[in-house]
Amino acid sequence: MNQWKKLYVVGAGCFGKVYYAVMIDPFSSCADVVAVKCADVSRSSSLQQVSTTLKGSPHVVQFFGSDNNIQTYNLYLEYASAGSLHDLIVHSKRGILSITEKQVGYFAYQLLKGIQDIHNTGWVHCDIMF
Ligand SMILES: Nc1ncnc2c1ncn2[C@@H]1O[C@H](COP(=O)(O)OP(=O)(O)OP(=O)(O)O)[C@@H](O)[C@H]1O
Repeated sequence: MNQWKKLYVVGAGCFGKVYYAVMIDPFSSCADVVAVKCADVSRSSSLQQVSTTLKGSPHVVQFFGSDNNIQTYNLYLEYASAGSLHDLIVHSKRGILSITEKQVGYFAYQLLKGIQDIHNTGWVHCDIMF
């Protein structure tokens, strides 16, 4: 996994920064793209466990693997190029793209299925408050 090159930060969450990264392959004209979620190793145990548990869920971004050095745990994920559902709605309101109410409903349903897949593994998503 160490042939991936982090190019720029796409966001940050409670574990740390998320980078847009490409694999530099001199024998290919295509560039593979991933999101690399980086966490401090000392705070990454839950991230390490949940990422492997969710591998293969069709409703959660795909998990390609991980590596770490002494300080940083790197999680390699499918890059969601269109952003979040919130981004799509904001862009639609500003006329940058067009998204219908039916499409919003479809994406919201997929999100709920993803949360259900997480909960079926025995984990609760930390953004959900009771
Ligand atoms: N797979 C991805 N593809 C594209 N952008 C992503 C991806 N994962 C995260 N991001 C971007 O990085 C930001 C931070 O993501 P991150 O998962 O670290 O935080 P979070 O969603 O608040 O979750 P956490 O609860 O782990 O902090 C997101 O809001 C999004 O903009």
